[in-house]
Amino acid sequence: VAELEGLVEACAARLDRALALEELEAARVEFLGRKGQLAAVMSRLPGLDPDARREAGKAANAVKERLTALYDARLADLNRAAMDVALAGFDPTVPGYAPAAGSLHPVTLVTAEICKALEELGFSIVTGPEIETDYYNFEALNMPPEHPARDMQDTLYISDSIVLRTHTSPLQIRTMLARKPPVAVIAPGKVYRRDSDLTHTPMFHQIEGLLVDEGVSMADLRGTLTAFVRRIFGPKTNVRFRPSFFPFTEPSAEVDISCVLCGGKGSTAAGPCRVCKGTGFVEILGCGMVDPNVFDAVGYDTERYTGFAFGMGVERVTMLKYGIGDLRMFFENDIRFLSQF
Ligand SMILES: CNC(=O)COc1cccc(Nc2cc(Cl)ccn2)c1
Repeated sequence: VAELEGLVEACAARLDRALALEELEAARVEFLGRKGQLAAVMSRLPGLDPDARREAGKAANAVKERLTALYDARLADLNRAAMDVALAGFDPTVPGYAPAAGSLHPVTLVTAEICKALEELGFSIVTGPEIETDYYNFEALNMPPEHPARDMQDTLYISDSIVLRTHTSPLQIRTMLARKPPVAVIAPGKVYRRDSDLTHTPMFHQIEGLLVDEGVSMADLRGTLTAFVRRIFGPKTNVRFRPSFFPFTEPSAEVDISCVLCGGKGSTAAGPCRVCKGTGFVEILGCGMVDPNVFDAVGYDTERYTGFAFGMGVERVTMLKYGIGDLRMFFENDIRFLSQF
């Protein structure tokens, strides 16, 4: 029993000298390990007479608890000391690092903004295939087989009768074939042209709108598009309708808005406005009253229903809205460009 008490003294002294976790672990093994000093004393118990063995056993267990308690306390001290060192330079009031947030592509943002504005005007979104038959892409849109708009210079043909859609109008045809009037839909999506230069890319985005009902007039077209353009470019935007032509609408018009850069003056301090080339207006979309031939193609009664339709290029609207000078920036994935939106 005296030997056991001596262990407690020796172990306590050894633990106090242990300044690092490794030293502490060595002390634990030395005293409490399987081959440690306490185990050595306990291994001599069987050689004692029963009374002595019982007393020594009780003392040994008490010493084991004592040594373990001393070890646990020392371990807690060393861990706390380590934590104090770690926290010494830590200031919890310093603001954390904001995780790098991504950003949506400007074309995605403007598509969503245009769709939201038109949904608020009563239109709903339709989607469909990007690879189309020439029937849906041309014929049903009043462009019969020999029509110049079909030729190879502008269209990417997959086969004689399969094309990459050159606009999203085919979606409007498909919708009219699937629904009875009234129809009020918008068709956003990628379109493809066999064209590639500084101001044209083979793939770009368009959004088209279509309204078909009884008694739809050109006044409805003007009112709807004026309201739409002012939601995108601001309430003070001047809107101008100019006569134009599309095979699928009659009459047709193009809509100009007062120039986003010079506000319509046509010039800036630096001279003639480079955006509107001094005209004070920029073209934003094309539109018109749906040609009856198109309604014939989808089986709508042209005596009962009239409608208007419109279409715009999303990259063009985006470049005007954000003052982007080069179409190619949309496709270069330069993070310095993209992270501004
Ligand atoms: C970029 N797009 C433009 O400059 C002009 O787009 C336009 C103009 C006028 C009409 C349409 N779409 C259309 C669709 C059907 Cl189903 C019937 C008649 N028209 C698209």
